[in-house]
Amino acid sequence: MIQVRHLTKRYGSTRAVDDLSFEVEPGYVAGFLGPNGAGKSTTMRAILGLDRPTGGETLVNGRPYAALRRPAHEVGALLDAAAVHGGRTAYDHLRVLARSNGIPDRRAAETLEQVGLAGAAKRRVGTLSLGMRQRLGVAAALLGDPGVLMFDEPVNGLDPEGIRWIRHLMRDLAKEGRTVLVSSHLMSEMALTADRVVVVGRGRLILEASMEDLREKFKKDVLVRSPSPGALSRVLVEAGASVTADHDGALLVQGLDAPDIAGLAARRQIPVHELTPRSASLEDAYLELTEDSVEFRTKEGAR
Ligand SMILES: Nc1ncnc2c1ncn2[C@@H]1O[C@H](COP(=O)(O)OP(=O)(O)OP(=O)(O)O)[C@@H](O)[C@H]1O
Repeated sequence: MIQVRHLTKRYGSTRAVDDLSFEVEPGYVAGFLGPNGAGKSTTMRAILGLDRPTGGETLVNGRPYAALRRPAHEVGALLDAAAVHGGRTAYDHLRVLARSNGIPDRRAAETLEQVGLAGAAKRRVGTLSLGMRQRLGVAAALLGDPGVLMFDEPVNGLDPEGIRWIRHLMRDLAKEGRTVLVSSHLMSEMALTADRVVVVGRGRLILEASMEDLREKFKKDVLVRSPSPGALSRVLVEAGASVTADHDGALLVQGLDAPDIAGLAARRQIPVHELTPRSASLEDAYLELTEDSVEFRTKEGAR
């Protein structure tokens, strides 16, 4: 299990992570989603004890990374696969890692096999393609057979076959009861892999939800234009809808369909100029979540 509690990390005046809290439990794939620079890598580095937090804490199986007795057996991670260079062979690279972590040599061969690189065991790491290095990075993460796994943008550099492979691998690891956290800046990728998502923007938590709830939440809305948006918004919220103001003043209504909205507006004699049912893709939902949208409900000060 991974716990991030009020994590803050500042680099000079940059708040890379800002009071971020979330948990990932075993048994499902958790997508860690956010635009570039949202603080995903920084959070993962903190979980791995590679970055010292400015505030808050991160725990793996209930302990800070530094307090884990056999860290490679508890948590494995693929961070920046492109950064792995060198003249060692793929097999030697893993064997050296295994030895320095008290892991038997046989795991080097086993994990190479597991990631489909057995045929490249004798090739020097520097000669491997980015996709192969990505696989080697996954093998390194799996060496100690850890219960917690983190992958930072794992599909980068992989061809379609590789992408399918890594999706299956993550799902299989979760099915085996492991804790799996995988970062991406693409909702389309997470839609195919993750069971839950933790969405961050500018270092802060935007939303933590199951994929199913996210789909439900963003299933549909109705775009409504009215010269009296405040009055209409109040009526719709009273009727149980959730109402958001669009950037150009239109109301985006969820929880009521277009005929209901038209009926309510007519009964209160509120003019309506446009009524357009819309279905949002998950990608749209994600973009909407991560832009600075203002929620606008009557209680909270609609005009
Ligand atoms: N070592 C560092 N020194 C200074 N600033 C940093 C450092 N590492 C990260 N940052 C800054 O912290 C912020 C968060 O970066 P981070 O890499 O964690 O985001 P990310 O969500 O992983 O994005 P990406 O998908 O682009 O990797 C960015 O503004 C980044 O420039």
